[in-house]
Amino acid sequence: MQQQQTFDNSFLGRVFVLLYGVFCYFAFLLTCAYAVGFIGNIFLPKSLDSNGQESLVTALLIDVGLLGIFALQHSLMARQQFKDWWTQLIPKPIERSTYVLFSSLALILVFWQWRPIGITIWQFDNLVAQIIFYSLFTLGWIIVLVSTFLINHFDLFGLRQVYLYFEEKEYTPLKFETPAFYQYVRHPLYVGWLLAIWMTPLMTVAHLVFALVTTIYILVAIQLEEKDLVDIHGEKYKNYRREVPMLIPFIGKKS
Ligand SMILES: C[S@@+](CC[C@H](N)C(=O)[O-])C[C@H]1O[C@@H](n2cnc3c(N)ncnc32)[C@H](O)[C@@H]1O
Repeated sequence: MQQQQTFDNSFLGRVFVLLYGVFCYFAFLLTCAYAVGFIGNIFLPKSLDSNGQESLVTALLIDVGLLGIFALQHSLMARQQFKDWWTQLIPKPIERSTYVLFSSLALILVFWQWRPIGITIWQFDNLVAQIIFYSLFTLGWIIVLVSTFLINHFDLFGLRQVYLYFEEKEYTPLKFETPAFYQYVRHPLYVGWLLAIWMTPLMTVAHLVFALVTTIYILVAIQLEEKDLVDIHGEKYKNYRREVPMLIPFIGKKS
């Protein structure tokens, strides 16, 4: 029989849980803000398209390894079997916040240890092209942010879970909903990510590696996520999958 970890549910215990959740949330927000600068080559001394210092092979191995660590952490910790095991060790109300915290740590490791390579694949210096690329890059991040609110921003980042625990209320899982963007594609948040990583006026080898590995990761993550969504929502999700394209509105592949 599974033993779920319970917390000290005194007022102080609940305050601690709430503060932990808020800390994890803000750590993730800061990491995301850094990601915008890192991917878009804005403000930061080292970003995806900086010049390389290392040999090409060493840099490629390190960069792919770092992305592998992130992919492993992000997918493994999201699996139900992992959560069932994990919540025997940590209390359930902080499971999502801890996932968010570990995701931030994995991303920080990527930013910290990333080896830029240089070597330009494409570069657009004229103003119109730059405006187009940066507008699509910005649009991508806006789509990511708005999509989190369309699902439930506070549940996605663990704040709802810790708040309900603080209030001594039972957690209720989110309903399956398809508002706004979700009427046109099943994975708008990932569409936003794809725009943010590919829409760059300067594409170097390291950026290309980042974009390719992330794209492959997103395509694999979609399969895992949809399997879970079918398990949870059954026919409702299967019908949705038949009617709404995965990533490209109107013309994209339905399932
Ligand atoms: C990072 S979000 C990405 C959501 C979606 N794949 C996208 O790209 O917009 C992952 C979480 O969203 C949930 N989710 C995905 N589609 C959903 C929907 N239509 N309604 C409610 N939750 C959804 C999944 O169960 C998962 O916990």
